[in-house]
Amino acid sequence: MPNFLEVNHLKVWDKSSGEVILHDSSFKVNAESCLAVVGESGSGKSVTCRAIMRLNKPWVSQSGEILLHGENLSFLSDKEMRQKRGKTMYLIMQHGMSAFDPSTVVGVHLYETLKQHFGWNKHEAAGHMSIAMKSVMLKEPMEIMNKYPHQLSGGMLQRIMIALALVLEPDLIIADEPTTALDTISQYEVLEQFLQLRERLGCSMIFVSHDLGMVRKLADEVLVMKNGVIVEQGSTESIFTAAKHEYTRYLVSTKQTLNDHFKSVMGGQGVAKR
Ligand SMILES: Nc1ncnc2c1ncn2[C@@H]1O[C@H](COP(=O)(O)OP(=O)(O)OP(=O)(O)O)[C@@H](O)[C@H]1O
Repeated sequence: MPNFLEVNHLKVWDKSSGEVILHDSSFKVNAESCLAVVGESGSGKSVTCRAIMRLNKPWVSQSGEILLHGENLSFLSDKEMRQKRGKTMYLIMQHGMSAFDPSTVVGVHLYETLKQHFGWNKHEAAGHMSIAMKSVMLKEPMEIMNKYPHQLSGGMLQRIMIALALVLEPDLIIADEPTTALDTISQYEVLEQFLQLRERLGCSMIFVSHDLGMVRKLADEVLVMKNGVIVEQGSTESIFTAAKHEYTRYLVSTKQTLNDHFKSVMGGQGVAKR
């Protein structure tokens, strides 16, 4: 399958302190495939996601090539990048709350986004959103769209983001720990929605997660990061069964130990594997 996204020699640094955050990252995401990014806190997973979207803070600089469908995003103006975000590249963050303006009801954000990308009026946007929201098990969509973000749970906000993705049909979805802030039941439900999202849109995906059980279920390939450096990339199967790097083996064995412990506590019921 052709490469859909190609990142070459991505370097990211803090201009004010001179600290290098990502040293020299190169990786690829195939068309219609999901790349999971794993690694300990502070290893640079979020900065990588934001660099692709060009959403890092103004004092953070980046160099290198980011090719999407062969188009080098580094050459695009800020205005052109804004047009790419949402419809072509779609970011789902850890806290659903951060995607929405706290001072308006969530419908306003949804209508504005859909107006920007499709030119739809409020009525058209509400119609499309209602169908998508029902499909991700959000009942009473019109009622939900009239609520402020703080009146909705984290799981509901993430599902609204997934529903919006279903309407926008982006080519690339970047999900940065989309389930970390949720309780266990909601994590499972949102993961199910991600699986369906992939199936329905056939899009490419970058999925950042601490949860290796989820990664194993969702991803085709896994990229392992440590201290701003990619230490290993391979198929999900090879990472879990035949990791080359010591750090990857450490991550996988820690997960196995936790799973075994969980199994004993739950009386034999471990975390489901693919
Ligand atoms: N806006 C910023 N300005 C300067 N440095 C930053 C900025 N954002 C992140 N960093 C630094 O970059 C490094 C990587 O951070 P990043 O948030 O990408 O890690 P992460 O792997 O996503 O961690 P976590 O799993 O905890 O979210 C950290 O040392 C962090 O302090």
